[in-house]
Amino acid sequence: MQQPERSRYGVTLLSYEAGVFDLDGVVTNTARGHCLAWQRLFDTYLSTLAERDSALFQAFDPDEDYRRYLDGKPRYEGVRSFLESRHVYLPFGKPQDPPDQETICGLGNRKQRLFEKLLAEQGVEVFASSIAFIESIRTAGLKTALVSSSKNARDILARVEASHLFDAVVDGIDAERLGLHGKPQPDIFRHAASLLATPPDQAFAIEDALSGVEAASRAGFGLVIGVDRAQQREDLLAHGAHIVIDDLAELMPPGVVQQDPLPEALGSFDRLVERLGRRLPAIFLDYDGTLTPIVDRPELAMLDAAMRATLARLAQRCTVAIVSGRDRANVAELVGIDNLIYAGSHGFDITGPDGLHMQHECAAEFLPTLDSAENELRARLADVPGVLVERKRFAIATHYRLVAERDVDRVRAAVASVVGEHPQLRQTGGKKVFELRPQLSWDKGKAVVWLLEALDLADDAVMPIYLGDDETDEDAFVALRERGGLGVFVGDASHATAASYRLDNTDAVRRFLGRLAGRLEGAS
Ligand SMILES: O=P(O)(O)OC[C@H]1O[C@H](O[C@H]2O[C@H](CO)[C@@H](O)[C@H](O)[C@H]2O)[C@H](O)[C@@H](O)[C@@H]1O
Repeated sequence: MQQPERSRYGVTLLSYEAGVFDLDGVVTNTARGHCLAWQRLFDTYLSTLAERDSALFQAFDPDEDYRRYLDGKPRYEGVRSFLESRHVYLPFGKPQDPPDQETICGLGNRKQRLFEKLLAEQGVEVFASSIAFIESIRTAGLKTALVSSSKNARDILARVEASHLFDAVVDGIDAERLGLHGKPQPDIFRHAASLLATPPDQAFAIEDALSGVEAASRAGFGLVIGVDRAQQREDLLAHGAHIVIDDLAELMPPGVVQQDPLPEALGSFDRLVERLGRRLPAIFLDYDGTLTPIVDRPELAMLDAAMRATLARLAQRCTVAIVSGRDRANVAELVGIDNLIYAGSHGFDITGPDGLHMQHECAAEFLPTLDSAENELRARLADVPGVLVERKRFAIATHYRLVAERDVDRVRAAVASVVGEHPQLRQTGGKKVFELRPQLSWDKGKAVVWLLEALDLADDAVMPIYLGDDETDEDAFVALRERGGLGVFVGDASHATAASYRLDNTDAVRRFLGRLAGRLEGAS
């Protein structure tokens, strides 16, 4: 299968197999009508409530309230999430509830009436640039699907005579029938990809809603393009968009598009906290390059006192785990805080408070192979000045940071030859390092997911956040993205990454963790 070509800064659209499009706000300008209908509904309802309870009336905000609580979400879910933001809790009721019933469904049905009235009065406007773009990628041979939380989607497509532009449609009616969760859950995007017989990572998605880019990102789409119709560029990026455009005309003719820089996590701290909401964070931290600057030799990477104090402070309020490529005992000693979780050898070896202990069930079988590979490497590299062979329990790092440029190929060749002779091992990369690890489907991402489940943190009350700087941390970013967690890349993120935010360096990491600790202290 052809892999979408991702150059360092650009992505070639036509190398994807398919494009999946949201309707309201992407293909048609109906988001405005939805917003107006919600505004009419809630202003009337909230003023009735204010009168009834002799409370202050606070009008519906068509910008903030719409984009945060309603845009892209299924009808009843939107009612629930907006009312909850105003501390109004209504019974769900039944979808058949009449529009004057004071239930979630009743209010949702009232909004539908208002929306239909607006459609009848104002008609539906299409974005001509979107239609032109969809036509052009279909001509180029890509498959297309439409996804929408709206139960009006098929009707609207028919009204604007655009049904023929899509090989598949998944709308709010399908979602209800098939029991698919609404955005920001990934279900309807995954279903659309399966109807197109295309793996999500071979497709791009185009969405204008925060819940929508998050859903596409969690579904694992190869490229998520946010359309900024509401001045929310940073928010779209933070919710999982790789690229943000103002209009699909910018994609014409379909070719290479530039990736946006990730939002900086300290600068976007308030937004990030808003996304956290009432959830408790669970913090996962890589060591080298994240908690300590990269230095010439592994043994010189010492944690400074300020970072140690920040970690200890944070660990008083939430789960903190160090997930490192280093040997577990070594990284635990370097960090030196008792009540943390330590995952070493890229997650093969884990310990933590209250007797938490896990060694990958098959890892021990690889010890003789690792011993033999280590001996081989040491023998072959004995005469290469500057090379360092670092043995961890379940991995071997061959460092070439101090090796002269002219000798690096010798190191590369020696590692390649040793891994060739030990097919039970696989080679991974990193910062000036070649690593050999057991040939098992296990990595930092799987270790983090294992930890979330083992610690009973795999639920909606917890938001996992992973900070890392290197190739092996991408596995964790991907795993968390699929679970609605957050990845924060440390360093210069000018390459494709599954993280949603970035921090410049370890100093910024310390300040970020400190602010998080401060917020949790304030919340208690
Ligand atoms: O997952 P991590 O905690 O980031 O560990 C990844 C590797 O980090 C170490 O090597 C890196 O940091 C060294 C010290 O700054 C640097 O000299 C080296 O070039 C980097 O690759 C560690 O020594 C390895 O075992 C880890 O796998």
